[in-house]
Amino acid sequence: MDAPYIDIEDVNFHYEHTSVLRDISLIVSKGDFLSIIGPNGSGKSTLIKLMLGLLRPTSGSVKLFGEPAHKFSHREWIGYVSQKSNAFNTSFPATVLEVVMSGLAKKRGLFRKYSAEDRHGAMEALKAVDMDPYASRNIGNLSGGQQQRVFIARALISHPKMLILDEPTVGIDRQHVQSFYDMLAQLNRDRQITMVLVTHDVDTVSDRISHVACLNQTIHFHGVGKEFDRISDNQLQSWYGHSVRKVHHTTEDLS
Ligand SMILES: Nc1ncnc2c1ncn2[C@@H]1O[C@H](COP(=O)(O)OP(=O)(O)OP(=O)(O)O)[C@@H](O)[C@H]1O
Repeated sequence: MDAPYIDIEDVNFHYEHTSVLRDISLIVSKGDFLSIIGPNGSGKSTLIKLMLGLLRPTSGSVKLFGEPAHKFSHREWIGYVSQKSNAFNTSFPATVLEVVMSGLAKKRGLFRKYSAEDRHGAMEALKAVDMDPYASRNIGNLSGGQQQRVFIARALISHPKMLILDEPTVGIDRQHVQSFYDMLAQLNRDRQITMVLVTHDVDTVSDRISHVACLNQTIHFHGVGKEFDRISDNQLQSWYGHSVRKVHHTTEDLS
């Protein structure tokens, strides 16, 4: 049997003397589509850094595909799309296709010329996120949501097994959030890409995800989407310390 893609066991994490995460245990298995939701300052970015092996836990263990995360040797298996990816202004001098091909730089070196095969791979990745008609456009002229799709294509070009997305719906209009989730669900289903996304916005949780984890220093809830639906707004409020209201985005929203 495959090792879990992410296996976090009894993790505690402190910055200096400040405890940020406590008693975290979380498993992400092949094929999951997990959304980790938590308010600002709840430890989401810290948890992502632990998952990527960029930070080491104060206690407990973090494994990626069965290997200790900080020693993990198959970086290309994981595509990471950071929160600040979609922040290009209109004067940034790169086309969408160039941005996607830059995802190969890690593997091939920054100054190598791109081949016809690289261009083909980039077009395929753009097709997967429905952005191929924009290939020759300047990245800075796209909307936040379109830029976010391009950055997902940039991660897809190296054929990852798992995508980790930090606040992917920031900068996307509310009415486009569901089609964005549909696109992620399609990658999850058709390309078998395991998805982990982190968001502060309970409103953007979609019926497309398979699992939800509620984080605020510790994990208050981890379960399948249907169980999350049954959690009351009052319960969420007690975990997050402020008013929370779940708004569900379903495919019916589009009709
Ligand atoms: N390098 C650091 N040194 C000390 N404290 C830090 C450091 N990075 C983050 N923190 C603190 O750790 C806590 C969790 O921060 P983190 O960035 O992980 O939360 P977050 O949920 O991602 O927040 P946001 O949604 O605002 O980005 C915060 O109180 C933050 O101030």
